Amino acid sequence: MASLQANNVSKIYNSGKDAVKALDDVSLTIGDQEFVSIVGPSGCGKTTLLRILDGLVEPTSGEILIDGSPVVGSGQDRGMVFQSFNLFPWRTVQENIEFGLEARGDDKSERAEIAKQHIEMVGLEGFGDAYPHELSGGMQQRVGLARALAIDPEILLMDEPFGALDAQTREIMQTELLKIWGENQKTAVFVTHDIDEAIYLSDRIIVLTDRPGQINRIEDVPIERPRYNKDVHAMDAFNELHDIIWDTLMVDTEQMEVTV
Ligand SMILES: Nc1ncnc2c1ncn2[C@@H]1O[C@H](COP(=O)(O)OP(=O)(O)OP(=O)(O)O)[C@@H](O)[C@H]1O
Repeated sequence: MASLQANNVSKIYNSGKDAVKALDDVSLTIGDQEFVSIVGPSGCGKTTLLRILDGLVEPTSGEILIDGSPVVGSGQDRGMVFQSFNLFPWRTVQENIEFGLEARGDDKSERAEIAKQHIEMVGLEGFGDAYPHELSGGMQQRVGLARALAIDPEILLMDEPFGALDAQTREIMQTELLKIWGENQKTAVFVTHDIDEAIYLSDRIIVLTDRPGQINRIEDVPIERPRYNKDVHAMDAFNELHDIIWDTLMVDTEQMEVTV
């Protein structure tokens, strides 16, 4: 079980000359095994929200609950993984994947076995001994995904994991993520700028909007059809969803950086 709840979460950054209000009174619930995407214009606070959910950033006010209990300390202790593609350059693919397993105390043979399975899972057989600089960007992203999944997190948090990929690799990775997800079914929160990607991947989309001086508005858009259905018969439903999300964003934002 792993549900995630944010109650009246606000964040003010005081690091620079001026205080920046990044999040204002955001409340949301993500159910156990739900795959939720968060979309919204640049700067509306998506990354801040994700980092607060993970315990990496302290909210100025409000609270985060996992399965109804307040999060104390880092989310990692609570079965959460924040996916990152920043691989250790001096470690091989296998050693990168083993890193989190080592931290949780798995012995050498367990680590090697789990790493091997996950290298295969993301289609990188034969690359276990390669170093990150020997891999393409897309392959490095696969390693990042394998590293996150190897720990078998209850909740996976992803911040634009496919943002830097070319269209073809992106589509391969989206399909791979859904396949892996179908087999493992854990709770996932996925931040993206890409409405289409959000519709393909998630059970529900949270549209986070932002108007200067006003509170964040949250709009829930459930996806009522099988995920990643590019079938032509689903196109009407797809377009309708796209319009709903687009309209929600348009109402609140004059300038957007949302990829469509
Ligand atoms: N460490 C920080 N110190 C000061 N201000 C910050 C910090 N991190 C984020 N901000 C500000 O908080 C606001 C929200 O930023 P955040 O990165 O959460 O938004 P975002 O929706 O993820 O943006 P993007 O889509 O461009 O990644 C922005 O105005 C940003 O400049």
